[in-house]
Amino acid sequence: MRDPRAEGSGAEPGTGDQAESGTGTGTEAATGAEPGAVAGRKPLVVVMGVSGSGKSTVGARLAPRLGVPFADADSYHPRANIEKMSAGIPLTDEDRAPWLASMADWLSQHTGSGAVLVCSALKRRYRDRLRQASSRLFFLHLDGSYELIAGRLAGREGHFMPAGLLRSQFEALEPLAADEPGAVVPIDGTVERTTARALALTGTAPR
Ligand SMILES: Nc1ncnc2c1ncn2[C@@H]1O[C@H](COP(=O)(O)OP(=O)(O)OP(=O)(O)O)[C@@H](O)[C@H]1O
Ligand SMILES: O=C(O)[C@H](O)[C@@H](O)[C@H](O)[C@H](O)CO
Repeated sequence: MRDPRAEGSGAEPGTGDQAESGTGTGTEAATGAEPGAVAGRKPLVVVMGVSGSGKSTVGARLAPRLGVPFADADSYHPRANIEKMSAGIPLTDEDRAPWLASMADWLSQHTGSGAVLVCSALKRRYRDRLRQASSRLFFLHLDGSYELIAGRLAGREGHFMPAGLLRSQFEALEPLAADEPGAVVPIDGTVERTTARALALTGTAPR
């Protein structure tokens, strides 16, 4: 997990996002020129999914390839949230609300530069909250089976999130709906394969 506060973007808050309109591309759908698109602008991406789906691993590789700032929402959780998860207790909507507000703030400060944010964003209403920062937000859902991810978590060390919370993560997960701009990225391959898939799908993101 990297420190998002060290990513060093010089982007100004809220730059150039007011003229944008919704895109509604749906998963796996390619977008052409969007209304309000700005030539040469970089994508504003949220890498979402359950714990252990590879968000931090893939997001940290995707951001430099896109040439945009990177943040990991894990680093923004209030201490109480970290303590709760560490104790094996799933977060509630109330626990996540201030954290999502912080992440929406971070996104709104990076609408000009584009960015990659790693954030579980498990429920539709959480993504709606993040979309308040920018209508051009594009979600990449790292998608894999419970068995695959549980196996990877069993091999992960030094992380506060207990593997025992994985079931609750899947229970909370609401996949992208057809009207949510984004794409589903299968995670059954290597890290490099997943990153390449994510990069290719980002090519369909609104600008
Ligand atoms: N495509 C992949 N192939 C093989 N292993 C992977 C892949 N992606 C991630 N991993 C491994 O799976 C584990 C979980 O990945 P990672 O920590 O990036 O997930 P995460 O979604 O950020 O989890 P959390 O939300 O709990 O922080 C790590 O040990 C990572 O090295
Ligand atoms: O919404 C949530 O329940 C949390 O964001 C979790 O997903 C964790 O932060 C993350 O997965 C831990 O590693």
